[in-house]
Amino acid sequence: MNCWGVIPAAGIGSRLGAAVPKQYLEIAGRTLLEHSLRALFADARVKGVAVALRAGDERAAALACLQDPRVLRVEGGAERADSVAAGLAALGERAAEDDWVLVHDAARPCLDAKSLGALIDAVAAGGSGAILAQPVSDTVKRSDDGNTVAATVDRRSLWLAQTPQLFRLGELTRALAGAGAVTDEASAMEAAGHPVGLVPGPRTNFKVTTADDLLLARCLLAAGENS
Ligand SMILES: Nc1ccn([C@@H]2O[C@H](COP(=O)(O)OP(=O)(O)OP(=O)(O)O)[C@@H](O)[C@H]2O)c(=O)n1
Ligand SMILES: C[C@](O)(CO)[C@H](O)COP(=O)(O)O
Repeated sequence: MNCWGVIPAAGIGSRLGAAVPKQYLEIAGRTLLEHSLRALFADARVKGVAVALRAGDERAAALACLQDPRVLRVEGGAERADSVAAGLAALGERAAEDDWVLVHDAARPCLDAKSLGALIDAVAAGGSGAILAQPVSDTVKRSDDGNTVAATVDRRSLWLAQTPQLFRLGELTRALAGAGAVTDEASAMEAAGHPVGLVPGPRTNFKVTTADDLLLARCLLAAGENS
């Protein structure tokens, strides 16, 4: 099963607050963006990746990894979903409507080949789209005021969505077009009535959102633990 990829990399990393957008922060000699791109290409079934970048982003021009002929650079949008939609549109020039597309955050640099392979294998076997997700293992509390516990939530049915999220190009394009504001591709596919499979992803496939996450990513990537 051949796959394509879309990497939304047009954010500004405001919650991390670094001097540059977080996808350009370097760990072990590579940017987070390059780590995420290499993670997708680690599976030979990934034939090409569209990377959505901020308009006028001059940092990207300096990245050798984006010169790879398998990489398409496209202008991202105001929201993550807009950037994903732009990446899907760019892939339309190379990919067929029924081809499979992995959408993977540039901010998830620790994706390991085993987890990516498990996701692709599961979709190849099952025929419907799926996402990597982490089953919740901590006790979950709900708070209505941000200071006190309002309730304890039954965690047995809760999963933390990760990326990659793997869906057919045409179906995902149409689902996103009709979805409004969504924070992940699966939400759009669910709203469009498509089944979304869950493939367990490791805690190490976390998103680098805050400074704490960056510290953890440095520990993992510097130690070469994400292969
Ligand atoms: N308009 C946007 C916003 C986000 N992203 C990308 O979507 C991924 C996940 O989003 P997030 O972690 O929220 O990144 P930022 O939006 O950069 O972070 P923040 O919300 O803290 O500003 C990141 O790789 C980010 O670059 C994007 O391509 N286009
Ligand atoms: C797509 C995602 O990484 C799945 O958990 C998450 O929804 C991205 O959220 P963000 O606020 O755009 O980082």
